[in-house]
Amino acid sequence: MKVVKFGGSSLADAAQFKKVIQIIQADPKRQVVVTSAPGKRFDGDIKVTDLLIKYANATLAGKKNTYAADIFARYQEIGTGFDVDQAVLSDIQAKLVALPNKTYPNSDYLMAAFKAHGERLNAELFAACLNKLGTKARFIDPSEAGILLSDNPNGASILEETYANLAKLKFADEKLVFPGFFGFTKHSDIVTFARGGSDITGSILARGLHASLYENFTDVNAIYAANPKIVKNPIPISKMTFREMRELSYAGFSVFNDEAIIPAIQGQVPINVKNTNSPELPGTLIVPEKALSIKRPVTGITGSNRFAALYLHRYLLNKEVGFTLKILQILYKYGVSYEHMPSGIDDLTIIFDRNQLDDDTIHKMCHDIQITVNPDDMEWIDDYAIIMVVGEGMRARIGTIENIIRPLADHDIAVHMINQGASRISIMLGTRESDADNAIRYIYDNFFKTGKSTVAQLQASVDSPIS
Ligand SMILES: Nc1ncnc2c1ncn2[C@@H]1O[C@H](COP(=O)(O)OP(=O)(O)O)[C@@H](O)[C@H]1O
Ligand SMILES: N[C@@H](CC(=O)OP(=O)(O)O)C(=O)O
Repeated sequence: MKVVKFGGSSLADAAQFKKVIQIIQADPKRQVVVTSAPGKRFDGDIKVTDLLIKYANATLAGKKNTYAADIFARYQEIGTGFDVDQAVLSDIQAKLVALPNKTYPNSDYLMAAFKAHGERLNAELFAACLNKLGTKARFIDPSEAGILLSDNPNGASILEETYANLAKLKFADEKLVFPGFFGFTKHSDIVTFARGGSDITGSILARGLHASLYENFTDVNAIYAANPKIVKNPIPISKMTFREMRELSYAGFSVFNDEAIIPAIQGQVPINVKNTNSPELPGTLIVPEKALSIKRPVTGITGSNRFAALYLHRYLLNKEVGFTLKILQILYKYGVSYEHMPSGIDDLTIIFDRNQLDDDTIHKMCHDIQITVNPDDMEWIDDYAIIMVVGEGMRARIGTIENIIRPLADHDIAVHMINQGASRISIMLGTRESDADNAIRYIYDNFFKTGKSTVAQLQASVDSPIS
């Protein structure tokens, strides 16, 4: 049995729905389907999830608005394309209109419940369309399946008992259609994963239902060695390891959510990223480490601007017992987690995910650190990007770092931080945000376009799975 997830781009309108239904009908093993909310149909279009966020914000501000009608129009266009029963569309409309009238524990839960309806209504509609075209399908509500999440309304994580609940789910001769992105707390409130979280639902189901494969359909032919929006015509990656994908998605390969890899690893379910618009292509296969022996030094290069850093300098910092502890206690007090903390003898840089910090928290946290540890120098750096160069092959190779740094030096790109060794399969660099895209291009060119290696050679340097 395969779990098949379709992203918002694959379900954006009736024409995309038709392609998805053909894909499901082409393989009887595609039994469990996960849907996202309708995504962008063209450049400049608005995803239904973003419309729902506007709808929630307008509701919270007590403003009259037409978002329910705008959102319903998206579902109506799809439903009409399949001639689904009017009752199905009326139900979708009624649920959208009713959202502001429900009670929620607080505004964060209201936001989560609004957002979740993008996937919930799309899954209901998708099941109706499948039935209309003669494929028996059933919508499964996450509460019915026992998908239990933590009490963090817009960034929830899975509770382990979900897997025991999923094991009890009965399969008949029908497709099960699950909405991605959300689940329920133990108090029966709707909560969502972080953005892009429908990938996580697919991965949880693949683990919990013991799928042989998790197919993740999107709008690109493969995962490429660099983001195609940054590097022109990057080479596709035919196979990669779970660990490589985890590191690459963490720092910018948005094609697959970085948390989504974890249930697949725990269940050892391979993932196949494929294109809804060209399903005959093999896509990218993501497999356990033991199943792949990689000879190429670098598999992918990525970067992200979502970071910020706090630089601290104090002489003899290395000798002071408890220096880092005092700082961590301050972070704890403000509920802030850090991403990385490279240090030298007198220097420490703490790198944060900028999305979790507002200006007021930064100000208070820095003030507390200033008076508690009294550094000789301290600087908050908002203009901070992280570049990650990832490859299982770099474990066994000397000189990879030189091939990363040299092209940057040749093009006068300053490197603020290098972190090598903490992970054996990646090297992390800190740069200015404005340098990040060029840094990725120069490093990519140095590894993949040297003239020494053709695309065919690079592809051939990946062994076939050995188990
Ligand atoms: N290395 C990469 N390879 C392929 N796509 C990438 C990569 N890095 C970023 N992307 C982007 O990820 C997008 C697909 O992810 P997403 O928009 O979330 O799709 P979906 O709507 O199917 O979930 C691609 O269109 C591409 O722009
Ligand atoms: N619809 C949600 C969740 C999601 O995963 O979407 P997509 O599969 O289109 O990336 C979002 O936009 O964040």
